[in-house]
Amino acid sequence: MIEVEHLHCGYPDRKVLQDVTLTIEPGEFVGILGPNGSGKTTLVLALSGVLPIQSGSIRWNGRPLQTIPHRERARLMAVVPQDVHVTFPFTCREVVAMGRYPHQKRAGRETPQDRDALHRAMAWTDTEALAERPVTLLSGGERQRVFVAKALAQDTPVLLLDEAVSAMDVHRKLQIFDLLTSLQHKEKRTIVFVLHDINTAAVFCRRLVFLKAGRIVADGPTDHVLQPKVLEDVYETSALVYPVPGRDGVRQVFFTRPMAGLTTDAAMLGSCGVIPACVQRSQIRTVKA
Ligand SMILES: Nc1ncnc2c1ncn2[C@@H]1O[C@H](COP(=O)(O)OP(=O)(O)OP(=O)(O)O)[C@@H](O)[C@H]1O
Repeated sequence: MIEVEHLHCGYPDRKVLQDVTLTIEPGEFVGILGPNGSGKTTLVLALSGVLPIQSGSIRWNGRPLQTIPHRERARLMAVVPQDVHVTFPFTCREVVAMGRYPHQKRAGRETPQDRDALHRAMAWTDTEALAERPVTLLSGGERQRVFVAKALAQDTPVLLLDEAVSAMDVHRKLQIFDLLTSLQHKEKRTIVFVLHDINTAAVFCRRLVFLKAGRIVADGPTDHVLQPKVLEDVYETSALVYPVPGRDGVRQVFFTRPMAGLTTDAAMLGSCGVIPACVQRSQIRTVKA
């Protein structure tokens, strides 16, 4: 369990997170969302112990995070960062193998267990064909797959992913989310995923946490939190939320901009011919023109 209490955290010249309190239970799949600069990456850095806490606390299974040695932390949680800069042309296999370092007595000395974890992670992410290629020469989406594989090779109960699939095409993105969902269900892994793609979060994350200006402004089960009022407060943009037929409890979101002379989002979207057939007239909210 991860318990964050009254956390204040940021950078020497900038306070970012303010009074953040949240508890993440084992086996949860949580989406962290919010506008640019709202503090999502800062929260990931704080949860992983990279960024010092200014005040408040973060506990992992009851232990203050700062008291857990680095190697032990790396066996508890794997992080896929937002920006992955690699300048040395390691092969993809070597990059994925780095995920095993926290488990090795001497870094780089592989055991059969390491090799199993590595092969499994590369098979799960469909990165075997990339194994001998230099990571510096991959496309953005391919590189992200390799770094997801590295995190999976780390074989941790908790995965923190920060915009980890942002460069992937829709097929690859859904493969990774299906994989994470399966790990959540079968192995009770905890997944904390920072993303901007609300509609993907709406399908896969059972809980959503919205940050705005460093504070949590909404936190709860996806079907409770995914409301036009919440989205409009967070993103300052009109929002339509509609249920997906045949997918119990799953909703999708349209963000819209009112146009001159039109009084409803329905009129605007209708005029563009983009209202999906599944949106019922009664579900469309009137907004100010
Ligand atoms: N190293 C740093 N030093 C000073 N300020 C920083 C640093 N890194 C980030 N910030 C600032 O902290 C705030 C929060 O940044 P953060 O990266 O957590 O936002 P975010 O919600 O992840 O944004 P995005 O959606 O754009 O990735 C921003 O105002 C950002 O400019």
